[in-house]
Amino acid sequence: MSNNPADDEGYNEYLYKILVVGDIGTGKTSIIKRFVHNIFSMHYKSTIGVDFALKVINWDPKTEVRLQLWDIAGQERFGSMTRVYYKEAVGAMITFDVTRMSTFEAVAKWKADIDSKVTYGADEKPIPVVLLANKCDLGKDAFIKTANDMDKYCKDNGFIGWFETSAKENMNIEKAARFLVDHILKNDVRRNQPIEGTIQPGDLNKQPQPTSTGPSCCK
Ligand SMILES: Nc1nc2c(ncn2[C@@H]2O[C@H](COP(=O)(O)OP(=O)(O)OP(=O)(O)O)[C@@H](O)[C@H]2O)c(=O)[nH]1
Repeated sequence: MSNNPADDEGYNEYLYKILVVGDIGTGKTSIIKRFVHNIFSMHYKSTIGVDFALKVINWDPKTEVRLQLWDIAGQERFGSMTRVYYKEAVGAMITFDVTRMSTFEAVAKWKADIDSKVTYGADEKPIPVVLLANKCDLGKDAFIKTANDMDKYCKDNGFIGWFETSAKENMNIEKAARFLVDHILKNDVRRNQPIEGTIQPGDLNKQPQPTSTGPSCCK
């Protein structure tokens, strides 16, 4: 008898490609490093092109979720590579820096970029996207939106929810990621008809349009 849970009948592994995008210096790499390795550094080294990280989540005793996180450089929106990087993604996080309003204004452009370049399922639904208001440890004085404004913004712009996060203080990152994964799993039609092995992101379908905003923030 094997000690490997993957040998159990009914045990499933899911591999999901998740994009992490947003303007330069908004904290994408820091969020991923906090989530995957539980580390943080103030040292800023801009990502060139794309970087990758893998996070394995034991979702429940019968389910392992492997997140392949694609850390895409903030400057890439001005390049032509995003279409290639976005291919087969099933979810995304868009980050902005609460101390720089211009990075919030850029969120709509990132969302439009994703929506125009990646869909899934036969009916080409948009992939679910969660919005991260990062660096909330620095105070939100510069950020004039209220929680109600943000809820409305998410609803109007097709985000499944938003979270105030801090990579520095380890605030809400895991919660936001789990919220996104929960959404992906619930809409993965194969989940309730388990098959052996890994489900490829391109296999997903029946993803409903995001209609409601999720739990928001770290108040
Ligand atoms: N105070 C604070 N600083 C943060 C936080 N997250 C990131 N930073 C800092 O912000 C700077 C930029 O962070 P990165 O994670 O490199 O940002 P990025 O979005 O990956 O940047 P690009 O790769 O250039 O697009 C670094 O100096 C980080 O230490 C946070 O939650 N709070």
